[in-house]
Amino acid sequence: MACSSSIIGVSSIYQATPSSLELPKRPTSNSPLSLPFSDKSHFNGLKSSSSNTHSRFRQSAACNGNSFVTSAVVTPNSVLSEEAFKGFGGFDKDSLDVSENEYETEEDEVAGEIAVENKNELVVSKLGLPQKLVESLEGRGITELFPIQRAVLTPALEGRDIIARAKTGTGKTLAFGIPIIKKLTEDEEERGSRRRAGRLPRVLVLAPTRELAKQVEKEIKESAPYLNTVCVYGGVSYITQQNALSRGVDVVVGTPGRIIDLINGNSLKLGEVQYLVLDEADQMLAVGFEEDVEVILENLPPERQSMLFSATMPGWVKKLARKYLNNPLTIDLVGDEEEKLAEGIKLYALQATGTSKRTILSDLVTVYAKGGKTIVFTQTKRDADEVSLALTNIIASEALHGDISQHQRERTLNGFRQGKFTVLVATDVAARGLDIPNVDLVIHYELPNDPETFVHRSGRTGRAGKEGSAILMFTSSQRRTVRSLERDVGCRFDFINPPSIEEVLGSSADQVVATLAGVHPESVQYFTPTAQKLMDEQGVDALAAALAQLSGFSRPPSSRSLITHEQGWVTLQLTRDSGYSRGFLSARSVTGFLSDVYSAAADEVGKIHIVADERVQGAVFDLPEEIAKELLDKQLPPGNTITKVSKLPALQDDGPAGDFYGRFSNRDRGARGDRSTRGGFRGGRGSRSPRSFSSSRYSDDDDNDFRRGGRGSRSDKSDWLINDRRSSRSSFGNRDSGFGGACFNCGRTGHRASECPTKQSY
Ligand SMILES: Nc1ncnc2c1ncn2[C@@H]1O[C@H](COP(=O)(O)OP(=O)(O)OP(=O)(O)O)[C@@H](O)[C@H]1O
Repeated sequence: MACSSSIIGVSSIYQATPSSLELPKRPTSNSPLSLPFSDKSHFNGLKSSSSNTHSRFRQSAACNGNSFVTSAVVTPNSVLSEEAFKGFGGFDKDSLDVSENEYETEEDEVAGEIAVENKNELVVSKLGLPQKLVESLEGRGITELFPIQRAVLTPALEGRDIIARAKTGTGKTLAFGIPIIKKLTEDEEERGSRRRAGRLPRVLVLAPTRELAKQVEKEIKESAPYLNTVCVYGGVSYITQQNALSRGVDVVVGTPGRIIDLINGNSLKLGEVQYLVLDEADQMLAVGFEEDVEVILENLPPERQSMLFSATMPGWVKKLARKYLNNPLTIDLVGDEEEKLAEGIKLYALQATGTSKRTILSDLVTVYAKGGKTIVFTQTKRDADEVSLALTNIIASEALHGDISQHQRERTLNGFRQGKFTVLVATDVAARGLDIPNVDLVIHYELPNDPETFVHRSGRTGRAGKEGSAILMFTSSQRRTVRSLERDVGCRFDFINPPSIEEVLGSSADQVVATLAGVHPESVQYFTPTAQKLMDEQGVDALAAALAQLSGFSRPPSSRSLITHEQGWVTLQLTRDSGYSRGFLSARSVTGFLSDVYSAAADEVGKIHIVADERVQGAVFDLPEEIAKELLDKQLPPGNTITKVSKLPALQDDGPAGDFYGRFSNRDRGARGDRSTRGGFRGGRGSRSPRSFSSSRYSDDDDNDFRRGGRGSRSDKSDWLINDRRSSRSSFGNRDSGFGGACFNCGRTGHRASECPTKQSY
C-alpha cells in the first residue's frame, strides 16, 4: 500500500510523543485531528500540499471560559508534505525531487482523521522534555508550544531532515531549538557531569545576519543555560570567539563569513556536528552568502540531521535542499493561505509626498505607537540616517544599518530593547529577523522591494501573539503598487489620512498622563501645596496647562496643510454649485477665480487638487494661514463657497506632472519660504526644533502636483529610481508609460479618476 507522507508524519508525531502524554490512536477515516492551543493569534494553520492532494486545513475558534481557544484541525496529510511553499515564491515538487514513492499521498487515505483535543499536547511540562529544559522554558514564560514548534517537534526528535516555514514571530527558533536541546541535554545527562573541555560543537546554526545570529544564541542560551552556546559573527575581534570555542562548546551559532574564517584559522572544527540548522535560508542568498554556505556544508559530517527554515524557496535554496538534506520533510504553516501576516497586525496605508512623509512621521509615531516602540524602515542607509536625525528633534530615535559598527549596532539594539529610545530607523538587511519584544508600530517609510520584505518588516510587530500596527507610506504614483502588494501578500490596508492636530495633541496628552504614574510619591508631596493653590485659583485649566507644557505644546499649534502637511498653511475647499458651473474646474480656473476674489490669494496659493467626486465641482488648495483667513472673509460670487476643511476629500491625481508644472503660481520660491518659517507646529517644545526638514522644504512635489518647483529633490528622485529599478525585477511597479499618473480611485494607470470604472474612493 502506498503510504502517505502525511499519514506517516502525523501518526509519527504521536508515536514519538512521550509516554506521559495520552496518545491519540492512529488516524481513522472520519475523525479530525485537532491540535488546540490557547492563543488564536499564534495560529498560522498547519497545512501543506502535495502533488496530488489539496491542503486540508480548517481553523475553528471558540471561547472557552476566559481564554480564547483556537483549534487547528489537521487532516493527516496536512502537516507534512514533500511539496509546499506554493504561491509565495514556492517550490515545485519536480524541481525539488525528494522522497518520491515513500511519501506519496493518496487522496482517499488522507480522509482518515483523528480527534485529539487534549491541551496537554502543547504543554511544555507534559512533553517529556528534560526537567531543566522545562524549568528554563517556564521561567521565560514559555509554557505551551506554538504550532510550528508542535509540528516540528516529533519529526525532529525522530531524526528527520526538515524544511519548514511559518509566519514571522511565531517561534521558529525554538521549533528547532527545543528538539535539539532535548537531545543534547539527554546526552549530557547520560554522561553525567563529565563535560569535556575543548569539546567540539555538535550543533551548528547558520544565520544570515549578525543580529539574527545573536538572537538565536540568546534564545538557546536562555532556554538551555547549562549548554555552552557560542555566537560567531564578523565585525568584532576574533580573539574572544576563538577563546570561547577553545574552551569547549555545544552549540555554535554564526554568520557564514566568520564561520569560514574560523574554520580556516583552525579555531572551529565541524567534524562532530550532528545537527545543522539553516535559519532564513533565502536571506543567505539575498545577502550574498550562498558560496560560503555551500563551503560550510561541504565541511560537515554527512551523518547529521539538517533543518532548513526559509520564507521562500528560490532556486538556490531548492538546490541546497536537494544536495544537502536527506529526504526532507516539509512543514509549511503558511502554504497557500492568503494572509501571510500574523493575525494581530493591523495594516494601514497612507499617501504622502516625499517631504510630507517626513513631517507626518513623528505624528504617526505619536498617534499609533502611543508611547511604545516603533521601527521605521527606509530603503537606503543614508535615508535611515537622515530620517533618524530629523526625528530626534521630536522623538528620541537611532539609526541601524550596515555602515554602523557592530559595537554601535549592539548598543543601539540594546538601548531600543530597554526603551532608552523609542524609534529605531533601520534598513531591511539590518533589521532582518530582529526579535524585539513589544514593538507596537512598524512604519514602511518607503515601499519594500517585494512582498516578502513587506511581510518581514511588518512581522517585527505583532510577535508571539501580541498586537501591533504597520503603516505603509506611499506616494500617489505608488498607489498601484500598494494594490499589488495587497494581492501578493493577501492583506487589506485601511487607508488613513495623516493624524489631525487634535489627534496628535490627544495622544500626546495621553502619553504624558501615562508618564505621571512614574513620578515618585515623595516628589509629589513637594509640589502638592503649589498644585492645590493653582487648582483653587484656576481649576482644571492649571492641570491642562501643565499637560500642554509637558507635551511640548506650550504654544498653540499652527495649522497645517492637509495636502503637504506643511506648517503655517491651511487647506481650503472651493465648491461650485452645478447651476453656476462653466465647465469643469481645473487648477487654472481655481487660480483665475482666486485672482478675481482676492489677488493675494492667487499669488500665494500652494498646491491645488481637483476633487475626484464627479458630482461635486470642487477643488482643494493650500494658502498661508493669514491669507486664508482674509480670503474666508471675502464676498464670493454667487454659487461659490470656500470652507476650511479638516479632512481631505478624494482627489483627482491624474495629470502628468509636466503638464501643469509651474503654470499656476507667479510667485517665486522665496516668498513662500519666508512665510513658511513663521509660526510653527509644536513651537513650544523648548529647545527642540520645529518640524521642518533640512533644505528640502521645496522638494515636496509629488509626481502629480500642480505646484511649481521642487522636483529635483534627492528623495523624490530616489523614489523614482527605486520604482524604475523595481519595475524591472519584481511584481511591483508595472507602470504604464503613456499616462503620467495613476487613477486616484483604483490606483491603476491608463485612465483618470473621472473615468474610473469602479468609482470607488478611499
Ligand atoms: N511557545 C512560546 N510561548 C511564548 N513565547 C514564545 C514561544 N516560542 C517562542 N516565543 C517567543 O516568541 C518570540 C518570537 O520567536 P522567534 O524569534 O523564534 O520567531 P520567528 O518565527 O523566528 O520570527 P521571524 O520569522 O520574525 O524571525 C520570541 O521572543 C520567543 O522567545
